[in-house]
Amino acid sequence: MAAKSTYTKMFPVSWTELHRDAKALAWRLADLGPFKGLVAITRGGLVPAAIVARELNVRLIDTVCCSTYEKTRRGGKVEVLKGTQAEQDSGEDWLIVDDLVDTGVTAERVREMMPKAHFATVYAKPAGKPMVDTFITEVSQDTWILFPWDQEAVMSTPIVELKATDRRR
Ligand SMILES: O=P(O)(O)OC[C@H]1O[C@H](OP(=O)(O)OP(=O)(O)O)[C@H](O)[C@@H]1O
Ligand SMILES: Nc1nc2[nH]cnc2c(=O)[nH]1
Ligand SMILES: [Mg+2]
Repeated sequence: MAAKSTYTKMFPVSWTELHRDAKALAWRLADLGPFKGLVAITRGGLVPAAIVARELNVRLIDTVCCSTYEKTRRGGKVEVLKGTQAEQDSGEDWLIVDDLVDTGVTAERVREMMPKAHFATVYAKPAGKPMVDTFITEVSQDTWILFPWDQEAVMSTPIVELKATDRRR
């Protein structure tokens, strides 16, 4: 069981950056295909999978629906809510796409279902890197990647007010 991960820094990703990085992943994968189909790991893999599928002209797309019990403590148990037809051939010639690999427990669970598939993520942390075949950007283990679908625009505090708060501390 992986230890509880503590995240000390944030890595916000905009829609534009996510699109750019997912296309970069598609460039890497284009040389490895052609793939029979693509399996997106829900929910984070859905948007990157849509971009990669379009760039690779893949139209057979399935999902593996995963739920990790513990939102904060990474490395917990991964429940598979729905499997995929790709398991029939152990994932041979199938491409698995997720947004990121952190501790690797999700990738490990899905790899058990499809050991012959090519596993690709847009982002990877050191602990999960060995579990994936292709990724684009590595971030440190203590960094939380904040995806555009998890962000909203809020008013920021003026610097003078931040300084006044610091002085009162
Ligand atoms: O390597 P791990 O420690 O397993 O972390 C990586 C997984 O965590 C996130 O999914 P999450 O479980 O948060 O669910 P979601 O994709 O539905 O948001 C992410 O989309 C990966 O699937
Ligand atoms: N959004 C997001 N989900 C995660 N699940 C595991 N690690 C992460 C992360 O860094 N960002
Ligand atoms: Mg996920």
